[in-house]
Formats: sequence, C-alpha cells, structure tokens
Amino acid sequence: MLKIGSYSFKSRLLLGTGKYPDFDIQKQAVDVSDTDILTFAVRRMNIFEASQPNFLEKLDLERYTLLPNTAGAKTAEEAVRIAKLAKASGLCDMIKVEVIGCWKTLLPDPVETLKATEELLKEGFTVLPYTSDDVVLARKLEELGSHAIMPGASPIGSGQGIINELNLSFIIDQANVPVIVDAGIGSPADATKAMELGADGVLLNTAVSDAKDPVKMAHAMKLAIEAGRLGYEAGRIEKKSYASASSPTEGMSVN
Ligand SMILES: CC(=O)[C@@H](O)[C@H](O)COP(=O)(O)O
Repeated sequence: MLKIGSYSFKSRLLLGTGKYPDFDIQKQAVDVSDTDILTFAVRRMNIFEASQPNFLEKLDLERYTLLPNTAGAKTAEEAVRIAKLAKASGLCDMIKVEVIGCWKTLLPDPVETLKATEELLKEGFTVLPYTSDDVVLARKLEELGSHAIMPGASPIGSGQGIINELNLSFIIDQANVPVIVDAGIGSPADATKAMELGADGVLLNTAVSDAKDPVKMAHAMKLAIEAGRLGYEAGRIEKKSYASASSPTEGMSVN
C-alpha cells in the first residue's frame, strides 16, 4: 500500500493525463495502467465553465483520486492561488506543488517551492512538492511537513530516465515520507530502477502519452513498477568482484 497523508493506494503508479493522441487512447491507457491517482494541471481544467471541453471527460473519475497540480505557476503565490482554486471547486485536498523556475529545463524553483509548500501546509492541504534531485532541499521539504517528496529523475518530458541515481538514493534513504519519482521517466526499465532504489512510487506522463502505443506502454509501466517494488522488497544480492558458482560443488564428490 502507498500511504500519502490520510490516503492509501493500491497502485504505486501515478499517471499524468495530458498529451495523449486522443481521449479514447487516454482512457484505455489509464484503464490498463491500473493507477489509483491521476494528476492534471488545474489551469487546463475549465473548472467553473461547464460548457468548455473537459479533457478528463472520458474517464470514470469515480475510480481515481485526482491529484491536481499547479503546473504553470512561476511563483509561490500563483501556486497557492491555483491550489485554492482546485480545492474550492470540490477536488480533494491533495496538491502536487509544481513551481517552475526555468522554462527551458522546466526545473522547479526551489525557493518558491519551499514557500508554496509551507503556505499550503498551513492551509491544511496534503502537499506533494515536485522538486529537483537536491538532497538538502528534499530534507527541508520534509521538515516543513510535506506528505510526500517528488524528486525528478530528469527534466519533465525529456525521457532521459534517472540522471543522478546517487542523489535519488540519498533522498530515498533519508526520507520518512513517501518518495515518488516524478518526471523524466522514459522507459519501463527507468521506472523499475526507481522502484528498485526504494522509491515508494513513480509519477509519469510523457513516456506513456508519447509512446508509439500508449496503451501497451501504460501496461508495461504498471508491470515495471510492480516488478521493481517486488525486487526491492525481495532484496537484491550483493555485487561481488569475482565469480561465485551458481551450482556449488562443495561437499559433493566431483572430479
Ligand atoms: C503530468 C505531470 O505532473 C508532469 O509535470 C510530470 O512531471 C510528468 O513528467 P513526464 O512527462 O516527464 O513523465
């Protein structure tokens, strides 16, 4: 079970809802992924305008917990405003804080992320900040009271996979709240790697939405995350410098 604040989830895959070729493919991919949590940018929702197209319209929203995110925010103030708008429109009190500090790399602004997180925690939100793989910043976000930490594997939409495995494992080792690896996952192997490192979950979008076959890739990601988690729980073997026979001959009379 993945526990975030007062919420519990069966699946450890958090899926984004944007960029799919069409809404039918989006629905099929979401269904087959078996995710419990769907994230979406609040600014893309026409929350107060029912006549506008709704990009979640094909999805059976009863089945999922919706995790609104503050994508598009450049400052803490904007992120807080977006989060409040989401809550006021009846969405759950969970919020993924995303404050972008650089539009070329889409890397988060650490100072504004801290400020927004602090403010939203004071307001009673369940807060999941998206952060870089900075170990100290991750610790500070946890100390503020964040309910989960979401370090990026690599820049959003880059599909580069895990750039700094060491930092990610430091973040995972020091954390006492769930660590969800968010952004930059390119393939099922990347997702498995994150889970094998001990991440509690993976949030991804582009690797599925932009795949040649998004539905098949959503299925692959589900299996990859399950496999990575199982492998982590099972405990991998130590790496040795030298060989060690797989069929030991010790105690056997062999020539
Ligand atoms: C959907 C969402 O929240 C993105 O901002 C997220 O970070 C996913 O990134 P990828 O598209 O790289 O998986």
